[in-house]
Amino acid sequence: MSEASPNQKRRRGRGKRGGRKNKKRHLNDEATPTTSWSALERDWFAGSSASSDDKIPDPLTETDVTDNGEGSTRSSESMDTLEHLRHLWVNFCKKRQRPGKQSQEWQPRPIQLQAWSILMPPNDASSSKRTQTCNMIGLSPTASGKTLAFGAPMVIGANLYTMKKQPGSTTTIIYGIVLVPTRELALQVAKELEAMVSSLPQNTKTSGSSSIRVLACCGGGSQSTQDHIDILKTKGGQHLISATPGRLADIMEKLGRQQQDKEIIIRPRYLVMDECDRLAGNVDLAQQVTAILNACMSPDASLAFFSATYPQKVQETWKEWMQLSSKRCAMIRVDAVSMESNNNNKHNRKMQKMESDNNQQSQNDDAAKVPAKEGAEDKEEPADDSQEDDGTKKQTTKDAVKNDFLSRIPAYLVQTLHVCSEHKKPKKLITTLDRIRKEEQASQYHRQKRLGVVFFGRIKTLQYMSNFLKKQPSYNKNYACLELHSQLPQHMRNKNMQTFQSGRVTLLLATDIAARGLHVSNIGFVINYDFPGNLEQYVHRCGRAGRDHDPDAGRLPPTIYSFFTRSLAPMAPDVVSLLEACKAWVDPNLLALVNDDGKEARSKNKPKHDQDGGKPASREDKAGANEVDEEQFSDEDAFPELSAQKIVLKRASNVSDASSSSGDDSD
Ligand SMILES: Nc1ncnc2c1ncn2[C@@H]1O[C@H](COP(=O)(O)OP(=O)(O)OP(=O)(O)O)[C@@H](O)[C@H]1O
Repeated sequence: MSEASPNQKRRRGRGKRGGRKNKKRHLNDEATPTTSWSALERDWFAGSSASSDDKIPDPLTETDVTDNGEGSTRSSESMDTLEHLRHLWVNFCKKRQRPGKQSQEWQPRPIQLQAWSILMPPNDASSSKRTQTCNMIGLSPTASGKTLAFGAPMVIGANLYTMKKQPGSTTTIIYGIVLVPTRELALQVAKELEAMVSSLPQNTKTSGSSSIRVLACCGGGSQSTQDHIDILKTKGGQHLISATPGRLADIMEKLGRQQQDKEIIIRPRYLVMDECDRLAGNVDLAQQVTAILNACMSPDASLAFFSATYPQKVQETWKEWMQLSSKRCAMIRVDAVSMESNNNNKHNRKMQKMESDNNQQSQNDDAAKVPAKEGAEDKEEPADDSQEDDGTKKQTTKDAVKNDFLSRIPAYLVQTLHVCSEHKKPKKLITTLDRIRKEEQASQYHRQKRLGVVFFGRIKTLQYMSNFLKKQPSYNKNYACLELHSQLPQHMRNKNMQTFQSGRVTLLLATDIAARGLHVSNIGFVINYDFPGNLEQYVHRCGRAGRDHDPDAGRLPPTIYSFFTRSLAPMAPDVVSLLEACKAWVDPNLLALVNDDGKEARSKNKPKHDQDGGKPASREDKAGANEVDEEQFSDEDAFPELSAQKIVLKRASNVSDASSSSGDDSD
């Protein structure tokens, strides 16, 4: 364990003063031979909880933890709770175990140990007060198991609560709520919660898990708000809800108007916000979350915020939300990237200018996409980070980077970023895809094509490139793709996701709707066709690849390909810092952009004519013509069909350039 931070020391000291005993219950190793319970025994509940008379600290009090999961913040345990967790863990592991894999590989992850120690319901089975004493903020890398971290306490809490309930009661109680920014994620989290519910012990005093129900509540599908209310009413029991904020706010509003006989009680013990920086960073979503919290916050409820990133800009909103609860809050941070920043004034000036430009642009975009009040249920995050309502597009000043939390990008991901001119991106996409497929063919471990996601900033560009790929002679063989963005009807979004997950089509062209939370196990590569507007989004996009990567399987490493254009030069220093922090290869042309706005790059490479012939079609093209061409592939020799696309390529450039004010994803 690394040396304890001052906050940690303070917290430990406080716990001792609180006078709680630091008891440990030993788990039955024999019953669980294949899981690392020793780690649980060592770390779990090893800390001290705050005494009830402790002053409520600043909600953002920090506890740093290292990879071994130490630094727990509370001591409390119960045979019931542990027993439940043991069952859930073993059964859940069994379900998720891939053939040929040893169950020993499933060890509780640091964020799970921490979340369980903080959020698990207290232990005394006879206690009528089954409330946990702490809120938490859990920051941990992508694919680090955050869903199980917040899901297990919620599911176990609901089961323990069920055991105490009067038999025969038909009232529906909403026991836990998970809010997420997209519909796809709401459906996925609901599935995970269902898997956890079905992993609970079945031989408890009551009917075990049978009366805990999980419901995904989001718009766009065949179920209306009233349908969701009817499902809740007719089923009864404890409900765990995974929802987009818009739909849940609508349900609550409607219930408030309809309900006379209290058939449905919304008094959640757990209010979890997954991808919480996204929920807080978008004005519409944040308003809906605030409304939900105000409506159903109770002294019993625990708040839990989770994400892989935590930008400064959302801190105030998080604080406000946390302050709705009287409980203290622990912030758990696992594996942050530390980025050295070497400020220079010129860079800062450029950043300030860029931000003010972006704010202006963002306000313009907002004006075009203010959603109608009606149908608010369907609102989700905007697909393009650059369209955020808070004017945070490309908000990457050095100071922000220094204070933001970015979780480590998993080391097994190879990051390949090339500086590239805008008008060459279509061609570069083709060459990159061809290269990926060639590498797969050459590898003995890839009998099937790997799945890949190509991210776009704008729906128009996405659609344009989808058509562009369709026009390629070898479309079916090499470039067959699906689309995922907010202008597609939900049934198409679901269908495309299913087809992609099944591997029938291996390429998904997506906006940032697919950037967060989605777990598709065999995504082998991500291509940032449009580099995201900020590093948080980059971290989340990267996290879609290689989520169940097995380093010993001999397969190609999951790889992130990013096309970085000259117009993003003000972001370059931060991107270099991030790549260096990840020990990734840094394109010399990117360094040149950092060092002297690309002058160095220009001098090294004699100015050349636009390779597509003729004059550059736009200002961007002009810059690109002078810029080092990153392409190490000899595109036109290798892919003669591209020569025929010259005019199309220029139009593609125009689409990317001109689309900033139209065709935005207003979901
Ligand atoms: N302790 C564990 N050991 C191994 N795999 C785990 C463990 N816990 C969860 N997993 C698996 O890891 C995968 C990723 O988990 P999950 O989707 O919860 O990640 P996440 O941290 O929420 O990622 P993101 O930030 O991208 O949303 C899932 O398939 C999950 O079943």
